[in-house]
Amino acid sequence: MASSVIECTALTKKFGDFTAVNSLDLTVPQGTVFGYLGPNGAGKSTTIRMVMGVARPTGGTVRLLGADPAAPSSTTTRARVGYLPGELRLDDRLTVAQQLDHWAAYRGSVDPKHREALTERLGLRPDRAVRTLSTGNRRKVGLVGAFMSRPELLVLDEPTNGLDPLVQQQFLAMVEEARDAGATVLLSSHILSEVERVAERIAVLRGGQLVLQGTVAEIQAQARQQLTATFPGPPPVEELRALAAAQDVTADGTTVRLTLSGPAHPVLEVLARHRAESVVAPKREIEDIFLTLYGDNAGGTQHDAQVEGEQA
Ligand SMILES: Nc1ncnc2c1ncn2[C@@H]1O[C@H](COP(=O)(O)OP(=O)(O)OP(=O)(O)O)[C@@H](O)[C@H]1O
Repeated sequence: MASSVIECTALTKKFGDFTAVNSLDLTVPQGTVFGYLGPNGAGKSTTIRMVMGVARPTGGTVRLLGADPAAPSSTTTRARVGYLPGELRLDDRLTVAQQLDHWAAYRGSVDPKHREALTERLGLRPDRAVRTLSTGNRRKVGLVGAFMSRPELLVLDEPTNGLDPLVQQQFLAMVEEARDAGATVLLSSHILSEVERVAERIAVLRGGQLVLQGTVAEIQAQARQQLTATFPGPPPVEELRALAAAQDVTADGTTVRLTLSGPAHPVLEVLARHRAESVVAPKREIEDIFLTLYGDNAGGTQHDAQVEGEQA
């Protein structure tokens, strides 16, 4: 079994009476892209801050690369972990290149060619003053900073916040390349579609507690897929109803609708035999599962909801 790179056991963070993270058990296996999802205010950033040793748990334990992230000796992990905080602090007196130099000195080994390639790829000008950068460009500086040392672990808190769709695609490609090179990636987001393409495992946090955890394939298998087919004549309704894989079969004229449950081939065989003229099966929406899980007031505060509204 692959060893775990991040291991949280009964991890808890209270702010006064308020429990932001509630007895969290979370394991990020080596070499995985792990999507950490949840609505605004669910406790994702608080978890990540504890994982990185910048916030102290009030209960439970966290191990990062086998060590206590808050222990002084763990400074050696700096070189091994690329971290993009949710609230990135840049030094407004510096240029982009100087900011990256500063982080490189702190982190230790950095591959200058890789850093240059990343800067160019994300369309960042190294000579630009940090203080003149837009929110999205500031985020890009943080991304170059996290990736530039080719770390074995990337911890990225809402990395795509404020990035335009093209840059988001670049970012996802960067994650895929890091994964292909053997890195482990923890990626937080409140939007499933951002992480679905790259994440192999997903955990969903709500109100400080995990409500779902598994591989994307496992979660997709829980999602029910709709299928609509049209035929040259009356649809084979009874034949489809007899199949365990076809549920909720309804017909309207020459069109039949059903919900697929399990493997598609028995259903497709019937459709083909009856010479279906068209078959439409929209992408299996794991988003639906998420929206149900997020639900109303799913752990977000009113303040959080407003902030999200402003960003949208
Ligand atoms: N220092 C703090 N003092 C008091 N409450 C806090 C503090 N930090 C976080 N919280 C609260 O803990 C909860 C979880 O916050 P956190 O930032 O971890 O959520 P999140 O899932 O990362 O959300 P977002 O996507 O909005 O960043 C929120 O209700 C937040 O207001």
